[in-house]
Amino acid sequence: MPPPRFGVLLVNLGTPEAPTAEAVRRYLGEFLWDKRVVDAPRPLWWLILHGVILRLRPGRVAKGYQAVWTDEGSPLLAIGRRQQCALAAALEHHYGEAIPVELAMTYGSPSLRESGLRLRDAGVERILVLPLYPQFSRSTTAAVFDGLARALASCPHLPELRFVRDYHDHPAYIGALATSIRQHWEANGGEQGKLMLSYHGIPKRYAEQGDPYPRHCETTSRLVAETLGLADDDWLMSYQSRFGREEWLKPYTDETLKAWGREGVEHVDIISPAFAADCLETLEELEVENRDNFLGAGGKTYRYIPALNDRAEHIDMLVQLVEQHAKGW
Ligand SMILES: C=CC1=C(C)c2cc3[nH]c(cc4nc(cc5[nH]c(cc1n2)c(C)c5CCC(=O)O)C(CCC(=O)O)=C4C)c(C)c3C=C
Ligand SMILES: [Fe+2]
Ligand SMILES: [Fe+2]
Repeated sequence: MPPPRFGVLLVNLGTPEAPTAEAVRRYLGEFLWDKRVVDAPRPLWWLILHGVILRLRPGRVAKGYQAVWTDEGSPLLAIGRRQQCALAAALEHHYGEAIPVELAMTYGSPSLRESGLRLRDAGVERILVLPLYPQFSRSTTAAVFDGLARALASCPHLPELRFVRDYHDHPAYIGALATSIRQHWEANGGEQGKLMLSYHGIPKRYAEQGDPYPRHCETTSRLVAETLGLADDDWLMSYQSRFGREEWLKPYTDETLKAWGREGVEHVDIISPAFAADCLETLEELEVENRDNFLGAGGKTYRYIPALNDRAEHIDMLVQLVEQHAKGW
């Protein structure tokens, strides 16, 4: 058998192994210690992380995970596995030969090292690394790059590597988002009220230091709105999932929804384009918490539009990305 011409490493953030305080503590301990995520001076951050955050947060966050946990485990991992299988099947169809696809998590399991070794064992010598983050951020995409370098640090030889930095304006990504929104409208009684595009936030300081994330989010939003033919007043982009005390990118999703409820906005459809897969931040924070924020402030209907997950248009977009970045292999 000739070796595969290349392999694909899909990467997402990572998730706890169980919806328990102990597993969440292990997960947050690894994730929040990464300098790409929190850049506070190490000795001070160690004291805050271990002295306060990892004592108080895991119990509360574990309850959120319990509410969204599935028979197949954490949604982020379960959906990631479906994306992996669907992409492998679509690539085999596209290339007429098997292209190995592995899924890795920057934090926790399956690790970058473990999944990288699986590709090596399948005979792969060229790897296309595809972080499932449409918009670049140092806190996510660059963290994959660093994690990969660490995972390969002790290898005597390296595979040939290519790295997808972002796909925030890829026509197939924009098209997949627009199709998903249109189908949601068709299935739920049509377009009503406002469309909110809510992105995971980052500290404002990171953007001031050069992180292009907000620019990427703005471009994605504008292209989706143009594709759908929305007027300026029909939609808004905002940022969710704040962590810590410093200022994050604005406008904040929760505050905006409360203000809209008070100001008489009746209907909101909400989508989170930065998440390639539904996870705690969408299924709990958007589906539950922010629904309460809007309806509690006077809003009437609030509809969450799922992430692209393993929708056919999403898998087709990933095939196009792979095809484009693996040219010549
Ligand atoms: C400083 C802290 C954080 C930054 C910066 C950050 C950026 C960021 N995160 C995602 C995607 C995900 N984040 C998820 C959970 C999550 N994020 C943070 C903190 C920061 N994120 C925390 C502490 C948590 C865990 C939950 C909690 O304690 O509140 C997840 C979900 C994981 C899951 O298991 O479901 C994802 C996905 C992006 C895209 C991003 C910047 C662009
Ligand atoms: Fe996050
Ligand atoms: Fe959250």
